[in-house]
Amino acid sequence: MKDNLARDLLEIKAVQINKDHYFTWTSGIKSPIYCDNRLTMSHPKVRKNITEAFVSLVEKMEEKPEIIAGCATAGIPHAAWLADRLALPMVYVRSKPKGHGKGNQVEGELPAGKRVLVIEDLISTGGSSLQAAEAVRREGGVVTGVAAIFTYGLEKADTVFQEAGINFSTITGFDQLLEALTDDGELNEEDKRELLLWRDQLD
Ligand SMILES: O=P(O)(O)OC[C@H]1O[C@H](OP(=O)(O)OP(=O)(O)O)[C@H](O)[C@@H]1O
Ligand SMILES: O=C(O)c1cc(=O)[nH]c(=O)[nH]1
Repeated sequence: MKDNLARDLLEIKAVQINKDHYFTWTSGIKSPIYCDNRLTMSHPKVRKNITEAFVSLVEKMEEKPEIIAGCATAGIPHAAWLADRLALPMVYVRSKPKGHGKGNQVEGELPAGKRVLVIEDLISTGGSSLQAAEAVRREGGVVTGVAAIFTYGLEKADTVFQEAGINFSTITGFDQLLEALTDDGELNEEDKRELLLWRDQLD
């Protein structure tokens, strides 16, 4: 499943590598790689594979969610498809409280004490999904976990979730992507080693 999804991301050209012009991530990290999971919205078969992979993750979870929460913005559509597939209620979580109207950070109904699974598209440092999980907790929700399509596998992310007492699970990630690219001859062993070293020095 992990390898298949990495291949799906490559097929829809969600992944760009540019060693000459680095991308800036939301955390400020400069990166030679960018994975645009937003493109999955435009590919019904791929987004269905993602929904089914999330369903498999949920099936393995001891604590079953009662509400699915999408992280704004890229997590929202996947949360909606998963909530629909599981016939569960859904909310979404803004990156910060709305500056007008009701001033909500969490939109939708979130009764206190309900078990909530937070859905994110991608985890780099884990900062965005942790913020969303904390907002859910402030509203009285019980966060049963964070699940994402893709992780860069940074130790930093493991640490922040561990410290917050949150389980996180992912469908695919950087290692699977590099394997697929090497198998396809798009990267040679030296490029792969360089990218792994680059990732590892981020921690
Ligand atoms: O683990 P982190 O270091 O927080 O990085 C991952 C976050 O960055 C991206 O969002 P972005 O801020 O680009 O916003 P978007 O979802 O609205 O596109 C991505 O969709 C995650 O939410
Ligand atoms: O960390 C990020 O901001 C980030 C990295 C990435 O590869 N893709 C993305 O959408 N965001």
